[in-house]
Amino acid sequence: MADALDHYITWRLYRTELDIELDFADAQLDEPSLTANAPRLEAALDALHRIEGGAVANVDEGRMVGHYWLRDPERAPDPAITRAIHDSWRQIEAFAAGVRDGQILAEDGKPFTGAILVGIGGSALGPQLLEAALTARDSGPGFSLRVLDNTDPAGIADLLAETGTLAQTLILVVSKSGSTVETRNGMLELRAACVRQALEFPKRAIAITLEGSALDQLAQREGWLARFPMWDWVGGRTSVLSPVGLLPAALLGHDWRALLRGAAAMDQWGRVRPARRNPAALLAWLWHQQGSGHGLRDMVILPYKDRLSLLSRYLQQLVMESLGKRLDRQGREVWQGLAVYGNKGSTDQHAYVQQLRDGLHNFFAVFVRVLRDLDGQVTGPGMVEVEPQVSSGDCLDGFYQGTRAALAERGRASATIVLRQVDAAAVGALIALFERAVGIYAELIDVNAYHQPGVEAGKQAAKGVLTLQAAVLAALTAGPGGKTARELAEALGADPVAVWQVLRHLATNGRVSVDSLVDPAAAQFARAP
Ligand SMILES: O=P(O)(O)OC[C@H]1O[C@](O)(CO)[C@@H](O)[C@@H]1O
Repeated sequence: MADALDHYITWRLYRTELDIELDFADAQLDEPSLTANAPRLEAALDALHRIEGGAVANVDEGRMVGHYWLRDPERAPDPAITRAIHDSWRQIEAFAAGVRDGQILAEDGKPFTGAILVGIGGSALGPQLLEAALTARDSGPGFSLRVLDNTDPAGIADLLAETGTLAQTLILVVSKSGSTVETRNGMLELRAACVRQALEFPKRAIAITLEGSALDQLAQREGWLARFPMWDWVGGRTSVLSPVGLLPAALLGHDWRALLRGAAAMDQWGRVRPARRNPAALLAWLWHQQGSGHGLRDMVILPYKDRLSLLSRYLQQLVMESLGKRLDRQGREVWQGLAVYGNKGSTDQHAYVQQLRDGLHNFFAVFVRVLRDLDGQVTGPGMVEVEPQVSSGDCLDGFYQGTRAALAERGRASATIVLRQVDAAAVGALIALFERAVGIYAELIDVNAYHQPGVEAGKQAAKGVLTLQAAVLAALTAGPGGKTARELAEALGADPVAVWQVLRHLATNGRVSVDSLVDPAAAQFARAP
């Protein structure tokens, strides 16, 4: 009779060189359906193999999908790509060493002590994840990273207030396309702050972008301190192991080569056949089985480690921008996706775990368990006993095991990724694991995981709002009296609600005059005096 230990061993995948385990014992996977679906899974792995070999997987944009080469450049199908990756590593190493050793100095002759990274989406989330996961661990004192990832004036003001003088601050402007509005705005706001502080923006500015992009051209024209490459075969949401994530990591003093090694080792494991022994394939199959191939259940990411609390935000973009697609690759409407949320355990125990156990059954959980309580050290001697013979770490691990068991008891599925500690190699491996699972799952459901047509609609509509705003401002007359939103909309042939929405924002910020904003039909707007 197989007991619980046999069951656990049957559903456990372990890789010695990574010291990482994937524990599917509570995942409700079953051998018959895995066997029946083995050909599909093997075909998905074949497809990933072709992608790694340079297939144009992003058909709509005519692009190869090469994030796997970032940690194993020799796999790239073109020697020029291999060289470009190695060159970027050399450039990162030299630049970060120059900054950290004080050879690259600010204009006042003093060292740079921190950086602000301006970017959004994949151009910010990866660096943020790395900073949160690794900074306390391997960076020496003296270098900080702040991130400006929005066009919110209050957020920008807060960041500038926190930073104070920018004299010792590098400004990393990160945008694959080089034309993202939020990033442009962040750059312009920081440039203005430099002018206010009588500092030269180009002397601290660094661009990470596609060669020839608008940002790249600007950086060249103005002679920015440095330019680092992005490539069209790397998607924003898989760019963390390109200069996008590696340069900030290197500046922070992280062991960025270990990140790459961890990812490369996970890639090796992720190439294992048959699929039943392959961690990424089983993870993708879990998503498929739980969501019936249509994302009907959400994935709750629960790392029991504060340093991994940004993992769910990072995975939200990786998974949802990749898989959330209206059309499949045959052009059929499929409305696919897989919702991701989570924060960290045991904190979330006191938030939504109530619903997970007792409420709507529309999710499965992926736990991340970290065996070592304090990275790099054994805490036994001298530990604080919060109860006799019990440490804080024992409680944390107990909460993980308890929550997992409590969910299983109610028939809720989960998988657990077990790490020894949160170090650069483990973080690299985690990133690679999910990247591969996304690639495999996309094959299973037949969607293009590498484009994001859906984000364009909102961007275009926002442009329309600004065009309307310009028209409204031009149509306003100087005071007394003024015009209502309806009158202005009629004069412009525009939607009166849209005109009202623009006007109330302008009026609240003192850019137009208004008698009162209480009644949308009666409010009288005029040009600000
Ligand atoms: O790096 P970029 O080109 O500024 O894009 C930022 C983000 O915007 C998106 O294109 C979505 O709008 C993401 O895919 C990307 O990570």
